[in-house]
Amino acid sequence: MLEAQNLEMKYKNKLAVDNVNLYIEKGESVGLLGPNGAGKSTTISMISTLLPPTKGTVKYNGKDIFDKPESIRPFLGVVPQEIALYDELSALENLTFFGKIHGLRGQVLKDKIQKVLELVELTDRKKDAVKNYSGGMKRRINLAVALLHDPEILIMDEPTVGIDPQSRNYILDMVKKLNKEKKLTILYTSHYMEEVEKLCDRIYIMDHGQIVASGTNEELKSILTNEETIEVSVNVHDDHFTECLMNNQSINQITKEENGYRLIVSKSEELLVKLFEYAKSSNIVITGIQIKKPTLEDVFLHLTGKKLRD
Ligand SMILES: Nc1ncnc2c1ncn2[C@@H]1O[C@H](COP(=O)(O)OP(=O)(O)OP(=O)(O)O)[C@@H](O)[C@H]1O
Repeated sequence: MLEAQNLEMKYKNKLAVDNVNLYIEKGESVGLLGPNGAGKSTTISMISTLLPPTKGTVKYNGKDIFDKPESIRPFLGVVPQEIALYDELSALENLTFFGKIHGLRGQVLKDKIQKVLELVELTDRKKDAVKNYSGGMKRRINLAVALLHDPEILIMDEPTVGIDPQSRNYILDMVKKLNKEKKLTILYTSHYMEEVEKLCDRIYIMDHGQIVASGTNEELKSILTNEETIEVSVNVHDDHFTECLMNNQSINQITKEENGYRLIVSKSEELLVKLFEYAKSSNIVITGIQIKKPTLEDVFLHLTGKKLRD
């Protein structure tokens, strides 16, 4: 349905997007995951026809989207990262305004507005000025605007940034429902691992402008099949203990946590014994050890050497 090939965006000397290849099939829910500055928004802007790439192509159903962008836009529903609403106007007035931009008029426009307001469950607040809405409600209207013209694909740029967990779950559930029940194709951008894990059939992991891995949740985790995560709690952080960890060949990643260390290790029978030996020689006490299955966060750490929220 949508395919980006060798996509590149260069701002002066900064390569914000570097040879990105991705595709989205009809009905799929695809996640684009990466830390701040990874190049997600820039990629989304190119895919949404808003920013011509410095290299590469984006095709929608086989057609280059930059040949006639205006003929592609009706199929795309774009939810920008910044809330794009008129604060002084009501939800109804905002939706009427944006509906007209899409060429909707009269009863058709009224029906569509009613439909999207019901979908985001804000019908009873439709006459209130947007400035009186909570952050979560504004995000829901932002989403309603993108759905007004019945797009084939919904492209969302971090739609849950800055809202409370309850509103966040509400939006996630709504997007999941749109995908599963209404078969709407989704491209969802986030730096929250849990969101893409919950929502997406397939995930692209992006860092420094490049796609560093892609696949289903399970496929990505299988990158770490020979590894496991060990969380070691200690009574106190200690330089000698850290040094011992760093010198152990079976330990591939070390992250200092509040109460200890999170280790990604090659599976090894002897390692646990070693950890207690290191603690003894460092005069510290291991207060807890937990061995965990790898998470998507661990995959990211493994691939990029840093935590997703850094
Ligand atoms: N208009 C611009 N001019 C110059 N550099 C830019 C511009 N827009 C983005 N960048 C840079 O390109 C890189 C990628 O930015 P982008 O906004 O696409 O990342 P992102 O993954 O969406 O991050 P965020 O979640 O913070 O928006 C960053 O280093 C950013 O500073």
